[in-house]
This record gives sequence, C-alpha cells and structure tokens, in this order.
Amino acid sequence: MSTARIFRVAIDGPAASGKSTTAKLLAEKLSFGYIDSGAMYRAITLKCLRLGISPSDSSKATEIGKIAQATTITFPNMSSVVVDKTEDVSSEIRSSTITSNIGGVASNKSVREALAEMQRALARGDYPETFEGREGINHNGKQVKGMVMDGRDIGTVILPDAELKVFLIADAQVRAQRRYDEMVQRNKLEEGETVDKIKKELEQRDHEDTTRAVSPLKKADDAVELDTSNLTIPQQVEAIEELIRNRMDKFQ
Ligand SMILES: Nc1ncnc2c1ncn2[C@@H]1O[C@H](COP(=O)(O)OP(=O)(O)O)[C@@H](O)[C@H]1O
Ligand SMILES: Nc1ccn([C@H]2C[C@H](O)[C@@H](COP(=O)(O)OP(=O)(O)O)O2)c(=O)n1
Repeated sequence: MSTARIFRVAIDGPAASGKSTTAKLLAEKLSFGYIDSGAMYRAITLKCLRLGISPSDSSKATEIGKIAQATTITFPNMSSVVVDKTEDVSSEIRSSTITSNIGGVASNKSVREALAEMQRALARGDYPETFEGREGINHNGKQVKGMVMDGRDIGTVILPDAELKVFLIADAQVRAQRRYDEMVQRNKLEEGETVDKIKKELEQRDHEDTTRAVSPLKKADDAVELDTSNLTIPQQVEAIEELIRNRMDKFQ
C-alpha cells in the first residue's frame, strides 16, 4: 500500500463545462494521474444495456448495484477505459444511447458506493494492490505525485478533503455549441442533431444531476468556481495550474 501523499485535485461541474479536457491537460503538464469518474458510470450503463437491463427500471436496482461491484474498470492511459480487463469501451461509452440512459445508473445508491470505493482508492494511489484479486484498477500502472479526478460529486462526496477543488461552469449555449463542434470534428454527428437539441439534453442532464437524492451535483463550499464561457482551453488550464502550484508549495 502506498504511503506517499498525493495532491488531489477535484474538478466538478455540469455537462460539457470543460472538465475532462482541462483535467487531462493538467495531468499531462504536471505528470499527475487522471481519473474520469463519468467514464465509470458510462461503463456500467453500457454493461446494463448489453445485458438487456434498463438502468431506469427500479425493480433492477439491486441487480445493477451487483453489476457495478463485480466490474473491473481500468484506465490504461488518459483516454482509454477498459472493462473487465478485456474490452476497450472508450468510444462506445460516449454514444448518445449511453448518455440518455445514464441517469438510472447515476442515481443508484449501490452503484455509487461501489464506484466511490474504487475512486477513493485510485485517489489514494493505492493502485492495483487495493483490490487484490481484482488487479486492473490502476492508472498507467505507476505511482504519481498528484491526481486529477473529474465528475459531479468529487469535491463534495468522494474527496471532501481534496487539496484543491474546482467547480467549472459555462453558459449552456456555449456548452452545447462546443459539444456540437466536437461531434462534427470527430465525425460523430448523429442524424437530426442540432445545437438546440444538444442544449436541451445538457439542461435535462444537469437537472437530473443536481436534483438526484444521492450525491447530487453541487459546488463544494470551499471549491474555486471558474466560468469557462469566455476562456480558451489554455487559459482555463493555466488558471487551475496556478492554483495547484500555489497550494503545492505548502503541501507535504
Ligand atoms: N474554453 C474552451 N473553449 C472551447 N472549447 C472548449 C473549452 N473548454 C472545453 N472545450 C470543448 O468543449 C467540449 C466539452 O468539454 P469536455 O472537457 O468534454 O467537458 P466535460 O468533461 O465537462 O463534459 C470539448 O469538445 C472540449 O474540447
Ligand atoms: N462523479 C460522477 C460523474 C458522472 N456522473 C454521471 C452523471 C453524468 O451526467 C454522467 C456522465 O458524466 P460525464 O462526465 O461522462 O459526462 P459529460 O462529459 O459531462 O457529458 O455520469 C455522476 O453521477 N457522478
């Protein structure tokens, strides 16, 4: 088990506010680990759908919780997510089918407990030894001096004592336009997709995320809020990097 202290950065915020882009770039610059907690919820949603289980079926809540407990999620590098050590699901978990079905998984208490256990272990730097017999939970298989984790409840529930908490926000129209541009760029624009439709979907998901009973999205009291609406990606990375560097001076 690791004893070295790890500088933990929690980045939360609504959908498409820039969390994962910013977190990945920060992790690269600072040689920190990066954990995309949303990818874990997406991976469990994918598994349920493949098993023919509707995540919103409340009669299946216990079963879905067991699926989460029994699933191994690996991040072999910053952008890849592998389930059960065999399949790279990085691309498939980003589909609109997964996004529109994720609410049932995200509001399932036992799923959240199972994923919270993994996320905290990852943030402690207890790679793979934390889950003996379930090796495969690691981050690039190496020890790091810091960790950036992004999601909805990282600063409030998962790492309430994180060394730095950031709450990223951006105007809904701006977020929808960015997601639209991303889909065009990746050649993933689906039939009938418009900026307006994406905006409505983002707002619907923000509503679900902020109103669910378990671990709702909310800014932690001690989080630094950053509005990325009028920032470039390098600007938002620099702003957070500065916060990290200032606090790292006093860390250890
Ligand atoms: N400041 C910015 N300016 C322009 N595009 C941005 C900015 N920040 C993020 N993006 C883009 O917006 C989209 C959503 O960002 P992403 O990091 O995926 O958000 P989240 O992880 O919060 O859902 C991505 O295509 C990303 O490249
Ligand atoms: N820590 C987290 C991370 C994600 N979730 C849920 C709620 C989110 O709407 C979905 C998808 O999260 P993800 O960060 O992948 O989504 P976006 O990139 O913002 O579209 O997962 C969560 O409940 N808690």
